[in-house]
Amino acid sequence: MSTAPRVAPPRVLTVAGSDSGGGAGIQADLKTMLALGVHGMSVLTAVTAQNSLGVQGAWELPVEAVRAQYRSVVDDIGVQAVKTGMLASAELVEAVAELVGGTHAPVVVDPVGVSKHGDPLLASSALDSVRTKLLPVATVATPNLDEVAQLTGVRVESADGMRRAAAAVLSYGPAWALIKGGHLSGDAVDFLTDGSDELWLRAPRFDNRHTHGTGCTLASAIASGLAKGQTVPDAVTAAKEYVTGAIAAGFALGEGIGPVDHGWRFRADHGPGADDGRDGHDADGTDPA
Ligand SMILES: Nc1ncnc2c1ncn2[C@@H]1O[C@H](COP(=O)(O)OP(=O)(O)O)[C@@H](O)[C@H]1O
Ligand SMILES: Cc1ncc(COP(=O)(O)OP(=O)(O)O)c(N)n1
Repeated sequence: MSTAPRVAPPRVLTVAGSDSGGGAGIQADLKTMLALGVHGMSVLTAVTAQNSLGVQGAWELPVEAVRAQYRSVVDDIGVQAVKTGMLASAELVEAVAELVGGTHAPVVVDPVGVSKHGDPLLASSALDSVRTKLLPVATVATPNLDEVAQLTGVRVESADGMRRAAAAVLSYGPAWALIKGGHLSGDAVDFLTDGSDELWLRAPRFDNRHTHGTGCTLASAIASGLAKGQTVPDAVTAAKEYVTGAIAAGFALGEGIGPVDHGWRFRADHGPGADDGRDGHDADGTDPA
């Protein structure tokens, strides 16, 4: 039986580091893209030896290897959206900023600074390059509150400060800033603005310690929505819903912080708070340990 070739799904490229434990970085990005129905592609910037306990080692790739991967993918296959994550050094930040700045596709910049365990994923000497080279070419920048403080000096202790944080991030030139309130207490509240339109995104906070990879997952989900032609507010709204479900279904792995569940929508009984019957995960998202 002959079948006509399928029309290719939208293509999304992640430029990020590898997490050997599979919860964050390139691995989280590609899983998110699969779950959201786009074709995921990757440009590796660094390799980390990483697990549920932290980052045991990190090695950058040479700039020429990053450039070559990028050109291979973009020049032949093409991209409808790009997401950047761990970029490690000033040299890599500047090379990636130049590459994505010359590509006709929306760019989601997750300015990854430090892992959940406190391990540095970006040299402090690279902060200025993030501010002056990478943020100006971003369609959406998605800093968490630690990254906001590192990049802008603005410290946010409650949702009230998020508007001020967004203004400080926007001053470096991204079209939109999404300030993530995952590190606050209470509801998980994020704030999106382009300086005139504003959107508050609110979800219940799950009392689940297995949240490794939340930021990578959210940024990749936004890029996936943009590649499908959604507006920034629609893509961010859909991405927030996806990451919320993934956090609710996060599961224990290893001795430390387990990953969010990128495949939660594939489970028979999915949804925030649903009990899919796996060991080690309660219906209310609490850690039984
Ligand atoms: N425990 C939680 N329950 C629900 N949502 C959360 C929780 N922790 C983080 N989030 C959400 O996950 C997304 C990523 O945020 P955050 O964890 O702050 O990013 P990062 O991984 O970059 O530190 C945001 O939408 C945030 O509100
Ligand atoms: C290789 C790599 N890239 C990025 C991160 C940070 O990911 P994030 O989604 O912010 O998740 P946490 O580290 O906060 O759990 C990473 N750890 N490794």
